[in-house]
Amino acid sequence: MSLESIKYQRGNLEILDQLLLPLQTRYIKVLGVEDGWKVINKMQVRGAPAIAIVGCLSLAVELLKDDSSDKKIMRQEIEGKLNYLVSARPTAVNIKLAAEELINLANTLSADETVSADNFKERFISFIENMLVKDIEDNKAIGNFGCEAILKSLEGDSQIRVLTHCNTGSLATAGFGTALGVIRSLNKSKRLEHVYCTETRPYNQGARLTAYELVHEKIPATLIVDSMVAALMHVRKINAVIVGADRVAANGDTANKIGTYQIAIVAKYHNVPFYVAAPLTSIDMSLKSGDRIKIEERPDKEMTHIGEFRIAAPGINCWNPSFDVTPASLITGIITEKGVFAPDKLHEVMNK
Ligand SMILES: CSC[C@H]1O[C@H](OP(=O)(O)O)[C@H](O)[C@@H]1O
Repeated sequence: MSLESIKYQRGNLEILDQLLLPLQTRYIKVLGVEDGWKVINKMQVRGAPAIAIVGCLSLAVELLKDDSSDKKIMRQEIEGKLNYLVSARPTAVNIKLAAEELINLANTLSADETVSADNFKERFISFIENMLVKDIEDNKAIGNFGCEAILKSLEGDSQIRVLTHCNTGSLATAGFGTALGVIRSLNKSKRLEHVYCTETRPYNQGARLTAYELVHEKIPATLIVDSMVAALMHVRKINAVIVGADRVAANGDTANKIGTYQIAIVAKYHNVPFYVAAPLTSIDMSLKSGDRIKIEERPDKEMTHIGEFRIAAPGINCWNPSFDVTPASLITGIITEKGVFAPDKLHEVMNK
């Protein structure tokens, strides 16, 4: 069982093919940005932070092989390749923000006459490599802040039960995870009684990936079908819902895996606190609210088939949005690496 979604040494990038999990563990070589675009678009690697990291590392691998000595040409090519990578999946903002940062860096290095072409490549590639390290550090901080906030909101030292949706763990990031990172931290605090994870139709990230991570780490967990959330909250005391995010708008509205919105509505009805766990790289302050977030629609086959096995009647129409938007009014707190914030206080964390 491998939980390492990304294997990288300078010049060599491999990703764990998550479409084959949990039954097969197979790594795929990524030789450049075309491979990077394909593995992201096919969801062989997925998860907002992992998409950004793999996309940028695929550029780093390609740039290392580029023996161009003209910085201006390198800068131009970098901008085109980053815009191409951003087009692989439109909803998660992390890769868009990373691309903007890298294009600014390329502009600065290109304009600085004291920087040679080799130095340009070295500094650019090192900047991308640091994304791997920083993502894991951020996730551990998210885990600690989230664990602290959830335990503080409970009386006494009772054990707690949480629910999560989709996959937000080591398989969606460079490691440790966001919402699943909070769950890992709660487990380490010895206060976690049980995790309920939804299967997360249509691509079953919960049943295939989150269940895989929880079983691997012997965290007590139960898999439920997406349509069981209301019934579960009716018969079991759930102390908190913790989900990830693909794009958080400036007002705290959050785009996340399809099904998140209805879980938030059910949680509100049952007075269950609803937390979004996300690094600052998932927050898009350029969007005033969630209704401006572009929602990716994916192929019908992801709904009509499981693998190659057809489960839906031939000829039926399908609607397959990969995400939905949960309004800030349904969100108790947004857990970031800088602390936990009410949705309407995000401007405070972005200026921290
Ligand atoms: C840690 S972000 C994970 C985020 O990404 C997932 O979407 P997908 O599997 O389509 O990449 C889902 O929305 C998760 O919350």
